[in-house]
Parts: sequence; structure tokens; C-alpha cells
Amino acid sequence: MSENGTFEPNQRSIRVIGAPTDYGQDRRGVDMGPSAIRYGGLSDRLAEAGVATEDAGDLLVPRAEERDPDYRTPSQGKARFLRETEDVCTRLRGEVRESLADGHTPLVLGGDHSIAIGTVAGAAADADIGAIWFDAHADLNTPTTTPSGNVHGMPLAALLGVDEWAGVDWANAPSLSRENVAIVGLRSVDDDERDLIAESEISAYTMSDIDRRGLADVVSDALDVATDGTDGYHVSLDLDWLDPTIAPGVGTPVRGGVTYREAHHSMEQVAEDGGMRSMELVEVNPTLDQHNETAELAVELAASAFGKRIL
Ligand SMILES: NC(=[NH2+])NCCC[C@H](N)C(=O)O
Ligand SMILES: [Mn+2]
Ligand SMILES: [Mn+2]
Repeated sequence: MSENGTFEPNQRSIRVIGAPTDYGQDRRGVDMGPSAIRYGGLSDRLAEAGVATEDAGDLLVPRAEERDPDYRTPSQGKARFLRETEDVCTRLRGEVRESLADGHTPLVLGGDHSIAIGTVAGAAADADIGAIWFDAHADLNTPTTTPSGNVHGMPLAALLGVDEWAGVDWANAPSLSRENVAIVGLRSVDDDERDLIAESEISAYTMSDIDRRGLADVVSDALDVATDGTDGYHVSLDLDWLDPTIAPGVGTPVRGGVTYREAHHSMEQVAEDGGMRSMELVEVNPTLDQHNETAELAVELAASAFGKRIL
């Protein structure tokens, strides 16, 4: 432990990859997430956590003005911008896979949550992984069940190969198996998602579970789920997991989220466990934020997940 309260350099080296998309939802500005997160002090905070970091820059993502807003992939239901999402996720999958092969821990900056399809497909390409999905939402819709047409409500279903997501090659579906997935912090669930959770082995921890048991206990269960028989796990951190009073800069805020300290403690549990193989920070929308506080919070939480400690 060094004098300023952080660990001595740990073994990890991180490769940051920006995925500046807004295809997966309907509020503009979330494509500025990677800039806001870097501007929020990412490299400094990770250095304080004692990890070596390199930044691979952002994937090239065409602007909304260059694309056809009415495009629908006919065979894939109501999902909007699926072709564009496939293009970004296919490239992201390659970047994440290569980072891991090079010995780095990928830290992907969104962008909306649809990019998780690419991140996890890459992380699962050469390993059996679990996933912990810190989110207010289940993200278990399909192009048929989606109430919004927004692909950011579908990535977990895509990765599990639910219904028409089965066999979708750019998701490498299934990249995850249901018994190794834990969703933590649920408080906004659509009817079909509820049915899927009820009939499957997905571990879903709601805010009510957290009220009753405490978040530390829930996260320790989630870690058991994600590590059971796997080579490690992916952490997908949707900033709408947090209460909107402390994370206002998100497109789909839901009241009643986790607190500042609860969130840090969860990330400290992840760091202590040591089995995280990849991480992503998604849904930060600086145009909806207050003085970049949501991006700064994302940065702080990443630092905790990578080993920053108070003492
Ligand atoms: N990653 C997110 N913020 N997802 C929100 C999804 C909201 C809703 N369940 C939908 O499918 O449209
Ligand atoms: Mn969400
Ligand atoms: Mn989400």
C-alpha cells in the first residue's frame, strides 16, 4: 500500500476502447459518453488505482445524420438500427478479443448498452465467462418483444441467444449461459422479460432484494453465480443502475437506484474477488448530465473495480 492510500501497481494492464454509439436508444448525446468519461479523469483515476492503462481511442461510428433512420432489418422485427449496431459490435468484438489475447483487460466506454453485444462476444470468444449486469433494466428483450424498438433493451437476450437472437453470429450467441448471469439492481422490467426471468436460470436481484438483504450480500451471490465453473466474468455497468439523484446523465433513469456508497462497495467486492476479465461503462449521456457528474462517477466506480481503496 502506498502513502496516498492506493495499492501498489497491480498486475493488470487495461486497454480502454471507446464505442461512441447512440443507435440503441432514442435520446441523442450518449455517443459523447467516451469523451465525457475520459474528460472525467479516467486515466488519472486508474493510475491512482495502480493499474497501467493504454487508450486505443474510439471506434469509428457514423453520425446519425449519415444514416437512414427508417432502416429496419426485415427479418429481425422491430429492432431499430440493427444493421448499424451489428457493424459496430462486430468491430468491437474484434478489439476486445485482441485486447485479451494481448494480455490486457478491456475497458469499453459507451455509448448505449447495445455495444455490450460486441464487448461480451469478444470477451467470450476464447473463454467461458459469466457476467454481472449492474442495471435498473433487464435488457432481455428481442426484436419481437421490444416495447421501444431500442436495441439497448436487448443485449443480454442477444448474448444468451433468446428466441430470434439464437444463432445470431455477430453476438456469437450464446456467448453467455443463463446459469452464469446475474442482474443486480432491477427495478424496471417489461412483461416478457419478467416471464423469461421466471422460467430461466438467470439470477435476477431486484432493488427489493437489495432492500431486504443489503447490496453486499447480493453482490457476493452474484459473484458466486458469475464465477461458478467459468474462467472469469464480464462486468457490465449501466449508469442507470445508480439512483438518478447521483447519476442524472442517463437516457432511461429510474428512481430508487443504488446509492453512492453501495455502488463503490460493490465495485470493491469485484476488485477483491479478482476474477473480472472485462468491463464496460455504458449509457453516460453528457447532454442530460449535471456538470459531468455521471461520467465522473463512472470513472470513480471503474477505479474501485480495478482496485482503488480508501486505505
Ligand atoms: N440499457 C438500457 N438503459 N435499457 C433500457 C431498456 C428499457 C426498456 N426495457 C426497453 O426495452 O426499451
Ligand atoms: Mn438500464
Ligand atoms: Mn442496460
